[in-house]
This record gives sequence, structure tokens and C-alpha cells, in this order.
Amino acid sequence: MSATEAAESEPEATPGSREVLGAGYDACVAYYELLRRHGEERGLVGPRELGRLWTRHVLNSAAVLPYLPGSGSVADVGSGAGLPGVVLAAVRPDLTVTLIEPMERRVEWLELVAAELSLTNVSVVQGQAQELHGKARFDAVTARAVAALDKLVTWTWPLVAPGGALLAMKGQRAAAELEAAGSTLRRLGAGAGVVHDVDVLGDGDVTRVVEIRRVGGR
Ligand SMILES: C[S@@+](CC[C@H](N)C(=O)[O-])C[C@H]1O[C@@H](n2cnc3c(N)ncnc32)[C@H](O)[C@@H]1O
Repeated sequence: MSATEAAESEPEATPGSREVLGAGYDACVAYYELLRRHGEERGLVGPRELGRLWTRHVLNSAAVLPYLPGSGSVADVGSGAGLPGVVLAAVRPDLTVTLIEPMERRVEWLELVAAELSLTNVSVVQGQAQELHGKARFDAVTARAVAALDKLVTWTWPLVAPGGALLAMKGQRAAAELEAAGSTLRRLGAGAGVVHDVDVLGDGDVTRVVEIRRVGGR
């Protein structure tokens, strides 16, 4: 890791971090420290990601914040290391956040993080999103790096409550994935969806959030 990359990864060396994360800043720094110390040995982050954990992972998760509901519940599907769910829970303690993750060792990690950060608004569910169909619905469902949008919509749409939204963090192909998911969205009665380009730090590094809202009463 070069000195520049190392500096890039430090919260204090990233102007604007406190403004973006608000009252959740300290908890997010504590989360970053846990990930930096244990992420690689637990198989949660690759060695090449260690140098950019703060910017590319923790702060990147904040891209979803503008689209969260004013109150209610959020489910983060395929939470893995806790992205974006842990960051959202830290910044929005008024929301209840359910982290859904099938892999046992990741579930153990998420429970440890929630305890270490004293995130009382977090619960962890071990399982696949599909296992919750017909059992639970949320005002927002988030997902980052879990599956192509077409598949992700099938897994998550039944979890979106009326008036709620699926918020999928996507890369450069966001618009193409949304188009490819068109017939699935129509079959499920979902809206067309919109791609938001979010520049979290205002430095030109854009993250794409696909928002698909459930309108109507069902
Ligand atoms: C590439 S990781 C991404 C983790 C995290 N969201 C991130 O951005 O770092 C994908 C995660 O999705 C989980 N996953 C895969 N299929 C799933 C499903 N059907 N329901 C819920 N989680 C799933 C995997 O176990 C894995 O932890």
C-alpha cells in the first residue's frame, strides 16, 4: 500500500467525513477500526481493500442515506461485513435496521460489531432474503454488491412494504441492469426505478443508487 493510499484510508484525512456521517461519525470510525483490524483475517475484505476501507466502503455506504425513510424499518440484504447496514444504523439510530446474511461466520461478525458499537437499533437474521418472503416487510431494503438487479429484485421485492423502496447500490452498469430487470419489475408490479448518481464527498467519485419504489397499497 502506498503512503497516499494509506492516508486516503484514514477518517481524519478525509475532509467532509464528519459532515456526511453526522452524529454517527464516531461509531463509523469504531466500525472502520474493527474492519481494519479483523476484516482480512475473517475473510470479509480483500487485502487490496484495506487501504481504502474508509472511503470506498464506510463512506461509500452513506450514498444511500438521502433515500432512507423519515422513520421506520430498514433491511440490509446480504450485509456481509456490514455494508451498508452498519453505517446506516450508526447514522440513523431512529430507524430499526435488520441485517440479513446467510453465512454463519458473517452473522457472528455482524453480531459482534453491533455489540461493540452498542447499536441497539440493529438485529441480525441468518438466512437468505427469500426465506423472509411473506414473513417480514420493511420501509426500505438496501443491498450492496449482492446480485445483478434482475435477481436482486426477485429476492427483495416481497420484503418492501407499501410506500417503501428497494435501494440497490450499483456500479457503472446501474442503468443497464435496471433496463435488463424491466420485465421482472413489470411482472412484480414494481415501478420503473430511477438511478441516482451520488457524489458522497463532492470529489467527483460517483456511486449509483437504484431506487425502486412500491407505490399503492399492496
Ligand atoms: C459480495 S458480498 C457483499 C457484502 C456487503 N453488502 C458489501 O457490500 O461488502 C454478498 C453477500 O450477500 C450474501 N448473499 C448471497 N445471496 C444472498 C441471499 N439470497 N440473501 C441474502 N444474502 C445473500 C452473501 O453471503 C455475501 O455476504
